Amino acid sequence: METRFVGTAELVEAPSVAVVVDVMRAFTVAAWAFVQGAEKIVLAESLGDALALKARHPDWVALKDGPSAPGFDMVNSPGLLRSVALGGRTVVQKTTAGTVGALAVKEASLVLCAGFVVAEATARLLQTRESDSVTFVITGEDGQADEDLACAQYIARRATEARTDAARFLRRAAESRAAAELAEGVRQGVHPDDVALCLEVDRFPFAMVATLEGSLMVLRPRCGGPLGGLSSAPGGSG
Ligand SMILES: O=C(O)[C@H](CS(=O)(=O)O)OP(=O)(O)O
Ligand SMILES: [Mg+2]
Repeated sequence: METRFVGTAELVEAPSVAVVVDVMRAFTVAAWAFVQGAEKIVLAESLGDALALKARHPDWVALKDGPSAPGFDMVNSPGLLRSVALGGRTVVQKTTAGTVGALAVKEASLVLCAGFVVAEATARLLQTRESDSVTFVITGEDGQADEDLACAQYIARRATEARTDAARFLRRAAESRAAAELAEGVRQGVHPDDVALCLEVDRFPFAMVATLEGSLMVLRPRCGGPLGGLSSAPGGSG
């Protein structure tokens, strides 16, 4: 499997298979939203689009990164989200890095969104797919975010080698600028447990697949098995 690691801005054409990585915090949050019962996550192009979708669907849950803002129901924090019941709800998510990276590859034939919490399931799905080439989109810090790069490298390694020790990849993520900024209160909309929750490797048994549904890019969980026979909806909590 040939792998390349690129920042969102470096994408020139849609790759065939893309793994979009945002450890802190968009796709850790997305995974927790599914565990809390969300049916799907719509990735919004802009804050305005997120609010317009919420206006058309008042039962949807609008989520943004940074501080909370009028019209939004939640912020991009796994620590805050893990106590919110989302049974059957649709979440609309707009963040600075993660959702932008996923939307940048919406024409790819397979788009997986990932963080450490779904690393193993993501690697397994890549193995099942037997892709010749996989593009990892490093969403943070113009493609330089070490927590995202470490996670992407771990998933790539895990997809080709059965035994891969996550420890050194997790250490890099723990020492990243994002982790420091979350811990030091530089970033807003933060719970004290956020960094630890973002570093829980393989916490959840599902991968997350984004597909175009009409004009919307929609993220859904996918559990185990060969690609053709994957089931969705992890269900349950925590
Ligand atoms: O919520 C986050 O951690 C970041 C935004 S910021 O860097 O805190 O402003 O968004 P994400 O897209 O999840 O990296
Ligand atoms: Mg990030």
